[in-house]
Amino acid sequence: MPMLADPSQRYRPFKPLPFTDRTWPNKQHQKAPIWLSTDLRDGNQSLANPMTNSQKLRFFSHLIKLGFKEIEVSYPAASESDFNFVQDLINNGDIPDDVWIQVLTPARSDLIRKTFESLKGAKNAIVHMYNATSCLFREVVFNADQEETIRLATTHTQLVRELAEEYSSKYGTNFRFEYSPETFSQTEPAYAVQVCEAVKKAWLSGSGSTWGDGRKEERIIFNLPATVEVSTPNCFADQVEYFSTHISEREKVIISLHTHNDRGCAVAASELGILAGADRIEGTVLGNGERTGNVDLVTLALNLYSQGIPPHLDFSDMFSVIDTVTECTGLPVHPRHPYAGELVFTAFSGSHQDAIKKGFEALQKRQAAGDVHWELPYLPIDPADVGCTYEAVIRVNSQSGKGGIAYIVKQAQSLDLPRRMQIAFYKVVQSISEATGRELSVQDITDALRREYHVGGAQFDGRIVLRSYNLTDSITDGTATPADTESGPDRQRTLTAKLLVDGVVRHISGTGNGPLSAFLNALKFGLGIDLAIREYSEHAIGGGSDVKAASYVEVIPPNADSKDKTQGGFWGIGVDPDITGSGLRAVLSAANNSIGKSELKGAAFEDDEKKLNRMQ
Ligand SMILES: CC(=O)SCCNC(=O)CCNC(=O)[C@H](O)C(C)(C)COP(=O)(O)OP(=O)(O)OC[C@H]1O[C@@H](n2cnc3c(N)ncnc32)[C@H](O)[C@@H]1OP(=O)(O)O
Ligand SMILES: CC(C)C(=O)C(=O)O
Ligand SMILES: [Mg+2]
Repeated sequence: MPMLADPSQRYRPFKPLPFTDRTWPNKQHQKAPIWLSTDLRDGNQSLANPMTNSQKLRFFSHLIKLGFKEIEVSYPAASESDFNFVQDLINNGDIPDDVWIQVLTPARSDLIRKTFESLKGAKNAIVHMYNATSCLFREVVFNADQEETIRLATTHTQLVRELAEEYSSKYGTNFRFEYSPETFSQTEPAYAVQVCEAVKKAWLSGSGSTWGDGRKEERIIFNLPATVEVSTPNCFADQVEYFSTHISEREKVIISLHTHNDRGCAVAASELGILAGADRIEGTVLGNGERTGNVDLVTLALNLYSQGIPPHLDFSDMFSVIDTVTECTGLPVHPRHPYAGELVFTAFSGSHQDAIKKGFEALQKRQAAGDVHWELPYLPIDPADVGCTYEAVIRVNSQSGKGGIAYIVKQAQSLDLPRRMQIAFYKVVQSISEATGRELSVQDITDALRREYHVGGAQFDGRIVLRSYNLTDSITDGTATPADTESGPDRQRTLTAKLLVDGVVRHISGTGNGPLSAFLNALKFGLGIDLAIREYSEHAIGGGSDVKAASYVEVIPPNADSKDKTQGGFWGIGVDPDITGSGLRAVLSAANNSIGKSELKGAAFEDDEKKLNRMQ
């Protein structure tokens, strides 16, 4: 082969059809097409290790479960096992009455006869015959001119017709006919129409039957393959619209598309092809097939779904789809595969996570107000619609931000951290993530939160633990009665708390105008821990009799500037069935973080439990 300075010059550009009357660009999808799965034929023929009979049966049953009504089950003339699979399906009663099986045959009489034999006893069958029509195939593969290629198609169509009539009267089978001008997208468009006109005429000229009279279930199917994808999807759409507007008796014809993904545009080509007039789509579930695959029906169907159009295929349990496809084909699913990949609903990066978290909060409010529509940053569909849990949505590594981490904490523990506390905890998680150099699991983050804020069990306790407390009211000036001061400025609260401090029981006591200030005073005078509250918030967790309170507090040393929030304080979390208890626990959690390893004030108020504890 002569060498060229620029090897790309060895390729010729695709010549678009000079078609100016196109209408497809102004159209929108209105309804789902008729779907045909060719997983068991085109998908199977492309596998290094074709499926076994039991794998095919498993796949077939799954296709039925997903809602397919037309399934290409085999190329029966290829081998005994392909032939037997069709017979087994029929004889074992595996085909529901409303499902049409389809079988492929080339335009060769011996193979057509064999194909019909495989259909003995079927209730509904589509016989699919193909021959390539492009100039390259005519010249290189068949050594046939245009006329001879048409003759190949029509004589074998007549044979299919004769056999269909014979088998129909012998076995009561309902037959339909599909013809594919293989390599359609590389065939001269006017010639492709000419071939199909001749095939239609041959099919409709059969003896005495009313087949093809326009009833939906009997219309001839012209399947237009992009056997090899050679153009941009708009050029393919033009070819489809040209065919759809030039074939005669359009009402007697179903136009089907069969796209391959050589340029990575099979989904786009099929979508535009539907706008251009196609009624039916052939493809495979998750896109297995020759070379780069057939068009992926999961993507096509869920693209429609995301536009509010019911696809009439049920992908609500995507995990079972993935299991079936991977176990039957032996091929993995790419983690970024649209709708099905392990990572497609997952955000690692901080700004995506932040937007998703805010999106969920906004969505909840809209839903509460009765708005059913899904609209959420970065997530085109609700992951739950394909059986994914929200746990997969946000995952944490060193690219993550506070929003994502706060989302996980909220999902896993129902704790809605205040914004500045999110920033503080983000730093904790970030340092773990950088130190380990790996993604952090929900468990990692939950444990980090428990360790950092001493919540969630004895193993996470800090140096000081609240055992019990008692709160009493008192009045400062002695003139008011308790009833006058229930919420007045004169009201004083005295708190006595029983604590475990470094394993030793202590009682401390303090007074303030509320439980938290009383507790802070008790900590100051009892243990020498002198702190002031800079930020406090709380919310309920759960409802009914199980409701709990969660409190968040930031404490600072008393001499710190309480307004200068750039000076980080110490955060704490408290969870308790009682709102006062959760506040006290939050203060203690923050106090634990503030003391580090420093020495605490003397052993005032020790009681007998001290001795007991020391003895243990
Ligand atoms: C685009 C597609 O996916 S088409 C489907 C392709 N799938 C398969 O091929 C899988 C199953 N195929 C097979 O098992 C085998 O090819 C068989 C059993 C069908 C035929 O095997 P063989 O008889 O050994 O022939 P082989 O596969 O070499 O076929 C090539 C012959 O068929 C002819 N041929 C190819 N396609 C067609 C067609 N659609 N219609 C008529 N003849 C055809 C070729 O011109 C060639 O003829 P020649 O021998 O006179 O040169
Ligand atoms: C047999 C035909 C429809 C085919 O698989 C193709 O052209 O890709
Ligand atoms: Mg194909």
